[in-house]
Amino acid sequence: MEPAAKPGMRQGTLRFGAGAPKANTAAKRKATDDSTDDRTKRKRAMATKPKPQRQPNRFFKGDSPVPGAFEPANNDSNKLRIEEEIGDIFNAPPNTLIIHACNCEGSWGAGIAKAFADNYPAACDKYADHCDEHADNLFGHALLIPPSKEDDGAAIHFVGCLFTSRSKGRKKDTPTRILGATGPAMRDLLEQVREWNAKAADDGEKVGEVRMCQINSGLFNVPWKKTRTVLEGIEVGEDDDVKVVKVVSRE
Ligand SMILES: Nc1ncnc2c1ncn2[C@@H]1O[C@H](COP(=O)(O)OP(=O)(O)OC[C@H]2O[C@H](OP(=O)(O)O)[C@H](O)[C@@H]2O)[C@@H](O)[C@H]1O
Repeated sequence: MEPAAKPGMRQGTLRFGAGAPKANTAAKRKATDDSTDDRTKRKRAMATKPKPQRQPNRFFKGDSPVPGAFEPANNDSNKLRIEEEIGDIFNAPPNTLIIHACNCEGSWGAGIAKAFADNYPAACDKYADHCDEHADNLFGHALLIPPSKEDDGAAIHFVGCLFTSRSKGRKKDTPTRILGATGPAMRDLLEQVREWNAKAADDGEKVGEVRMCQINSGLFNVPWKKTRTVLEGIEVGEDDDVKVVKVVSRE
């Protein structure tokens, strides 16, 4: 008599392994077998086909993944392009615009903001004064701070402040609100760059290269990928001087 089926096993299910009947493979093999001639022809064709070139791995630098390398490049020419690289964001040519995310309270007290305060003390004062004056109207806006003679000891750099959160620390805005403010703030900064460059007496006074850290991704606690997606959605037109932003991260 057939043993009772185990729970979960359907009646009549064939079990493979010990005791299971063997499939008639000889018949199958005969049906699918190629002639020796066909196999030889195929082998010859494969041997003459050029092998694809091995591409260098753009996802890793040494043992570390390159930030953002897994995301597809933004090839839409009407949108802002983000290029990621590793290095020292402050070691930049004269007239580089260096952008970071700020609170609206006038404090550059921690994270990369602290490094901005150390490198560009005059810019830090301008940012704090601007916050004092316009505190309630900064969220989702930006401030372009031109190079200052007092900061020239460091380098002739513009500083771009994106007001992506009203407050900081535990009172910082939610990631959704921060992301919501990031697009308009960046758009506002691009506008300010355009106006500045239009008024500049000569090319030596214009904004040159544009750099940014992985804004919002540290103390503001927003995953970089989400901010990058917002930035890559920003439309840029003929009038815009800035079409590419280099995002520079530390090793
Ligand atoms: N020295 C350095 N060199 C290069 N890259 C550095 C660096 N230090 C950190 N980074 C990276 O720079 C990215 C942004 O990370 P952050 O935490 O700085 O900024 P966030 O945009 O999330 O938040 C803004 C609020 O943080 C501040 O501090 P306070 O609120 O003022 O106290 C502000 O004022 C705002 O309020 C992350 O990829 C960090 O790895």
